[in-house]
Amino acid sequence: MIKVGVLGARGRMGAEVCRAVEGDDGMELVAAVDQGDALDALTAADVVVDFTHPGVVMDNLRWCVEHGLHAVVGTSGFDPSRLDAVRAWQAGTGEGAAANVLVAPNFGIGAVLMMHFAEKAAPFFESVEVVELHHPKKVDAPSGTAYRTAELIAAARAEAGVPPSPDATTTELDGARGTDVDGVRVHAVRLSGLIAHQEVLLGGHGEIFTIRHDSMNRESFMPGVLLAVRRVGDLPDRLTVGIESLLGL
Ligand SMILES: NC(=O)C1=CN([C@@H]2O[C@H](COP(=O)(O)OP(=O)(O)OC[C@H]3O[C@@H](n4cnc5c(N)ncnc54)[C@H](OP(=O)(O)O)[C@@H]3O)[C@@H](O)[C@H]2O)C=CC1
Ligand SMILES: O=C(O)C1=N[C@H](C(=O)O)C[C@H](O)C1
Repeated sequence: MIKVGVLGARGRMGAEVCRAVEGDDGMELVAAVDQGDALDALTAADVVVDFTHPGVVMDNLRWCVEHGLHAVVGTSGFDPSRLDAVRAWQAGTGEGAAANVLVAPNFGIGAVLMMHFAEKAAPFFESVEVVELHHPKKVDAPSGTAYRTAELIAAARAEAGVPPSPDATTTELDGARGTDVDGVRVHAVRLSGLIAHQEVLLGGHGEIFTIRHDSMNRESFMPGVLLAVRRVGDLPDRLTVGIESLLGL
């Protein structure tokens, strides 16, 4: 039985994770912690799941690593410097309190495949841009998924020696061309009625290839979250980004 603690337990994702853990025969929910609660209750857990806020997740994660608790993190906001900070904390704890950390920008199986296919397709097209669309209560932009997708696309194009996407814009209103992540344009839409959606647009000569993923509800993230909870303690690396390797990708 894996003992699970949830951080952000009263939030949209955290509440869904609590339900999913309680419904899993191999897991027990031992702590449900939210804003203002003491973290101490989490010491009863084998694995802590964090769906909180980009502004607080680093403090939470550091606490988990220092207490030797494996962590599965869905909260967005992880750039390379944050990942380096996590590695440094892990190195500092030695082997005595070896906590593994899995940070995933997206636990949706289809979203992971969307990122994977975008990475594979990116070197074959002259132009590529990412459009993410989310519910208006989302606090960060662009989404962690879009940021990660752009990183993967940029790395694949650099590796293949593909030049930047052509763009003759010399005059623009601020933000009209979105933001730039490693040379890839990323656009963010916030609209009532949406949950989480993304399109990767790839343009070549006389053809457009569009990869689109839609999360229709938050239950859709749960198979990926539960898989990560089951596997995080046995992963070969102390820090893993994404659930791709758990899916054999
Ligand atoms: N990786 C993935 O597959 C997915 C990732 N996400 C990401 O997960 C994060 C949470 O999203 P969502 O559930 O929609 O957000 P919510 O705002 O609904 O939930 C966040 C919860 O965390 C609480 N919280 C804030 N600070 C702390 C703290 N220091 N300790 C404990 N709890 C705290 C909030 O409390 P309060 O409201 O009082 O501030 C709130 O209850 C976001 O970064 C989002 O991008 C979302 C969906 C899927
Ligand atoms: O805030 C959300 O809702 C989501 N956040 C994650 C992100 O920033 O990529 C994952 C998914 O897009 C839903």
